[in-house]
Amino acid sequence: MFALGSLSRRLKAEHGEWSLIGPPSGGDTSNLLDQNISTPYFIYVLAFFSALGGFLFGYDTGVVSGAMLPLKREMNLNALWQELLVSSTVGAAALSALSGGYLNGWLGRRICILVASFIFSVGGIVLSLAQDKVVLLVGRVTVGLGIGIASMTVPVYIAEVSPPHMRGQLVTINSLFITGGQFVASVVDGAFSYLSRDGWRYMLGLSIIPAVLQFFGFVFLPESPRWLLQKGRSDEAHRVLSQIRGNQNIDEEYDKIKASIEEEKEVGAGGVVILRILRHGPTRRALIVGCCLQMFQQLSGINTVMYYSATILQMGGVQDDKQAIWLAAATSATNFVFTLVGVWLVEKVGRRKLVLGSLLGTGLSLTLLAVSFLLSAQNSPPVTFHPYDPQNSTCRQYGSCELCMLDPNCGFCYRENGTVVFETSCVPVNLASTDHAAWGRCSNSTEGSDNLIWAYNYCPTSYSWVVLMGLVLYLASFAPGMGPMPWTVNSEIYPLWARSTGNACSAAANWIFNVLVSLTFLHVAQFLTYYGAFFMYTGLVVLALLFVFACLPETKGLQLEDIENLFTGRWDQKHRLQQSLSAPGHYFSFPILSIFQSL
Ligand SMILES: O[C@H]1[C@H](O)[C@@H](O)[C@H](O)[C@@H](O)[C@H]1O
Repeated sequence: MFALGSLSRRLKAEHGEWSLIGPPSGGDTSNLLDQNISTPYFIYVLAFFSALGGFLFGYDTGVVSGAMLPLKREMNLNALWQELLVSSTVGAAALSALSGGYLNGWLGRRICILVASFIFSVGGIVLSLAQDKVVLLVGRVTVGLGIGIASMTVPVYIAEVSPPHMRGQLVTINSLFITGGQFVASVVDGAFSYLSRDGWRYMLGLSIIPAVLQFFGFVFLPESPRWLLQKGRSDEAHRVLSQIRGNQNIDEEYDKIKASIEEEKEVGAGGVVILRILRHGPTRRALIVGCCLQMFQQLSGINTVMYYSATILQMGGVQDDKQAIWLAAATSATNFVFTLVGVWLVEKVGRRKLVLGSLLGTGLSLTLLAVSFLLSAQNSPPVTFHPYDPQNSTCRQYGSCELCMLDPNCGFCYRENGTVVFETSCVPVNLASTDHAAWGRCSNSTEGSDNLIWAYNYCPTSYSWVVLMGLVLYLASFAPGMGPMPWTVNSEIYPLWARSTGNACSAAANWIFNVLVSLTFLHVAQFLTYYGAFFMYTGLVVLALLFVFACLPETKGLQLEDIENLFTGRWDQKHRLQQSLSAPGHYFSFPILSIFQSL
């Protein structure tokens, strides 16, 4: 308490208050948004320690792909165990995000963040000390439980402590920490991949450091004043609000929160919260918007790009394992850098335009990826060499690399001279390790010897640069908008009584679709081919675009207590005018909304 309290006091004494340059455009014009609003540094301290939860979310989901390479070798993991170690975390996150809603309302945001960082630390210790795969699985499920709680609590906490004019930016910083965590994880993976033994212990265990840091930080940080007020702890709420707003007058903000809690008691009291949300029109519509945004975020294919970037790049012609790890690091660096653009833009252009622009770019770059895969498929090298197949496998029947590569039991074995591919065959993969063929010349060759190459899950192609360009464009479009905005918008659109449950449901939707998309990607690719899969994602992005265009209101600059009104029909002329001026294309202007409003 003393350490952070005195830190914030010292910062204030040394630097005075931090002033925004100019007023935020549009939105509520109450005093809360007046020009020259000053922001005490303490809010940054709060945002930083909270967003460590986002960092851990990103680190623990990102680190596993690189850790899997040494783990596979040292623990002799078959495909099922690899799959289990990757998806158990995401599955556990879905479950704990759901239960996190109840914990959030009952114990408060602060205690939930403390619980999450404690769980992260325990998970990190278990993983770094694991002696067998079952313990590894326990560790992965443990960190998943932490991720789920953190993913739904942190944005809510940041939104509730932030002043309205910079709430979007501060919540988006949490998403920046997610992609930052993924980037750091990929660099750590790259660095420790050179160790001949136990590299994975460092990769998986290093998350203990931010987890412990967050835990001790939150021992000293305050609870959300909105949650305190809801629990009737008014004095404490008043004290915390004035502490986090520095020397500003908080009376208006405090009274508004209090009044809205009183008002909410009518709709928000009694019975199971999710049923009350569903029965009450405005919260039901907010929940639909929140869950669909999270669903569409995952259906845009971000995690196929993140998890399979190495494979996608291999398809684009990159063959070396280490090179693939570092290129995957470059992918997550791109995701991180472009999330920064989102942090910068969110309070300038608002959430709605950012999401629409992002979806447009994402759709175009997915089309580019699909077309480059289509071109690679059409120019796929034919099979020219047919060795005797002792297993009489299905691989014999394929006439081109494309068809051979799409069968998970087969791989493409060939010689290369410069850009010329020759003596090509399609042979069964070694079931114990996909790095080799089951028999024949590609079964024991070291990579590249005799110009002999074993391509599993990809084909040699001369369209690598188009694939690479598609990938970079995809991330540059996705990362500023569709990456962070679903988290940001969800932290804002529910009234206090529905906030924990609303965020729990939408975060769970995110995790469930995350598992679904990443587990099905290879099967979808097998069924529809790679270009088919990317055309399918393009179609889903078009649906997302229509949905967002019709249903997502602009929340920029409004106080949390005012946002529920965006989902009711009760919106007086003045606010309507302000909204349509500040956010042309606001959903009230569209006829399609009348359908949505009757939902
Ligand atoms: O917002 C995040 C971010 O975009 C990550 O890169 C992605 O892996 C997550 O699934 C998503 O929720």
